[in-house]
Order: sequence, then C-alpha cells, then structure tokens
Amino acid sequence: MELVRTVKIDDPGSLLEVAPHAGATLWLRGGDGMVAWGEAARFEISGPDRFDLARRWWRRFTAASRISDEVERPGSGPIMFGSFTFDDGPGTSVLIVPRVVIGRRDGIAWKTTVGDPEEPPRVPWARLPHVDWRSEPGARARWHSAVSQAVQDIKADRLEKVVLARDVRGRLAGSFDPRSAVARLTERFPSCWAFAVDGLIGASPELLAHRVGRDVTSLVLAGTAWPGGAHTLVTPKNSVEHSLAADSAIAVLEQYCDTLDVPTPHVLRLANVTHLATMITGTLRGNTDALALAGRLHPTAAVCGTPTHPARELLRSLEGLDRDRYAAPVGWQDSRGDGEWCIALRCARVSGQELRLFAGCGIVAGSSPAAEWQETEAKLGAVRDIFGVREAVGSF
Ligand SMILES: C=C(O[C@H]1C=CC=C(C(=O)O)[C@@H]1O)C(=O)O
Repeated sequence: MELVRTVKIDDPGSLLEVAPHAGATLWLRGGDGMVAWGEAARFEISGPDRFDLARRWWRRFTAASRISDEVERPGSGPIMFGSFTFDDGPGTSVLIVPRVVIGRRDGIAWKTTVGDPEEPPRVPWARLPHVDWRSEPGARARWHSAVSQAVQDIKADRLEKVVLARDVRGRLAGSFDPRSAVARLTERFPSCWAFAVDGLIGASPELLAHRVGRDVTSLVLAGTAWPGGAHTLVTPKNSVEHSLAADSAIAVLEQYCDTLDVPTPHVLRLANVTHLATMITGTLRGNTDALALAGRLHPTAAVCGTPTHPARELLRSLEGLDRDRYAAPVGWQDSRGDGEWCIALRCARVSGQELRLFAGCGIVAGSSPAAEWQETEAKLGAVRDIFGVREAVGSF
C-alpha cells in the first residue's frame, strides 16, 4: 500500500518553471493549476465502457492508497490525469497517476508525492523546433464536398447539426518540449485551460465538466467568428449551432442536478476567434464524480451534432479521420471525485517527430463550405502559430 502525501508548500512561483523535464504533465489556467511528473500508475483502456472502466480503476487505486492530505482542496491528495479518445475505437485512452504533483489554487500551494520519489535531474527547456507542414493536396476539395453533403443531409431533415473536423500534419525538425509549447499557449490564451497530457498538448476554451463538491460547471461553446471572416458572431446560423450544443449539455446535466442555472449566451473573446458561450452551473443531486459527468456528456453537440447518433455516423463517414484524442475529455480527477475535464480542442498530438493538429466546426443548414474552411484555419492557428514565434519566453 503506497503512501500518498500532500503537504502545503511556499508559493512556487511560475508552475511551468517547476516542471523538471519535457515528460511532465501540465494543466494550467491563469497561472494556477498543476504540474506533475513521474508515473506511479498508468491505465490504458479503449472501447465504449472506457469512462466507467477508468472510474472503477481509479476507485480501486485510491482505495488501495494510504492518504495523508493536509491541504484537502480540489486536486490535493491522490490525483490522476486522463486523456480519452473521441471514439469507442480505435485508439487508447489513458490515465496517469504522477509520482509528484505541484499545485496552486486560490493562493494555496501544495506538493503531493506517491511513495518516496527521487528528485529528477532538471533538464533545461528546449526551444520549439521548426515544423515542416505536410502539404495536403485535395484536402480543401474533400472538405467542400463533406460540408456540402452534410448541409444536404441537414436540409433533408436527416439531422439538425453535425460537427466536421480535419487534421493537419507536420514533422518536427527537432526535439519537442511541451513546457515551451504550453508557455506560449498560456501567454496567448490566458483564459483557456492549457495542457500537456501524454503527448496531447493544447489550450482548450471549453470546459466539459468541473465538479467541486456538489457544484458543477460546464462552459458550452459553439458559434464562431474570426478576424477577416465575413460574419459577425451573433447570426441566426451561429445561434442555432450554439443552442443545439447548450441543449445537449443541459439534457444530460438535468439528470444529475437538483438545480441548474442556464444564463443567456455571452461572447467569449480569444486571441484568434470569438465564440458564443453558455456557462451552465448546477448543484448535484448525488455524489456523481467529475469523470462520470464528463463521460455522460461526451460527445456534446459542440463536437458531434444533433441528434448524437446520426451525427456520429455521418461525421465518421464524411471526415475519413481518426479523431484520436481530439474533441474528447482531457483533465484530472482527485480521490473525492472533484475534477476538471475539458474538451480537447485547439490541440495537437505529438508522437515522436510527428505532429497532428485538429480543428472542426459545427455544420447547420446555413453553413457554407468556404466559410467553414476559414473557420478551421482560424482554429488551427491556435497551435500552429506557436511554432512561428522565435523568441524565448521561459528558461531555455
Ligand atoms: C470543434 C471545435 O470547436 C467547437 C467549439 C467552439 C466552437 C465551435 C463552432 O463554432 O463550430 C465548435 O463547436 C474545434 O475547435 O475543433
């Protein structure tokens, strides 16, 4: 039985600077969050039951741990980070229990250790390497025909909305250090959740499920405008797109919450795009953990469509894409069941020297293929542009 011990520590300053090497797990927002390293346990799963299997495994892990936690806040004590696949298959979802976690939230900082880990050597940050982007002959034509087909299906009342995505691939010309990538992402997207979990890096603006005690929050985004785009944000098309996404989250959260507050949508401004956003808050009826909520919410109509099943079938046939861990829950959970699960958007999967970026957009009856292409380009810029910036921002 391993001892999981959390102690209060002095403010560590920049959390990113504390991460000792490029293998660290990172979860940051507005300067707060957690950085973690080492692996006390790892669990890989696939299939339609992956969320339930993950929760069961996590319950067993925490039940088998001796816990000493002098902080007792969300994220203290035993914690796992996870990244799930969008689809039931192929691909594996992963949970990681780090050996060491340094966290800070609301002015309180802590260190959690599992067992008695050794201090790893500190490896200086590596600059972000140059990326050779792969040219994709025919990608634009394929996109146009997929969006046109989706619009036809929607106009023929086969479904109301489908979210179509595409990927862009590149080859890294040198070694990749997620600390450098996340530093750039947090600078450019301070209101987003910037993360590096098992080779998935990104800065997501969309919170699928956040639970602290009985309080639940879900920030639903859908409907986008971007600089140079032909449309403003508030259009009938974007409003339809947004309300379908919000409704899909509300329909699930209603089943678990005694009270639910759904304000009118607001405008979320990011560096590259603006979104319609609805911040749903609720009070849980029972003790449903954050991952259970995320698993039930996934996939919302912000990343799949309405109704869910036909949209999932259609996107599968039109995209010709393995979404891998894009557009799926990424986040963390502690032993109390509190946690923070985002939808992995504005992200890239790094494996070896290969880099794969993803972006998608909601298609409704009023969608045009050319505008939706531009929208994916604006969204892809969130990660693509960090490779174009040459100045150092951290301790290289
Ligand atoms: C699917 C993505 O965005 C979703 C979140 C915000 C706005 C969206 C939209 O306007 O289409 C998408 O629903 C993506 O960034 O890949």
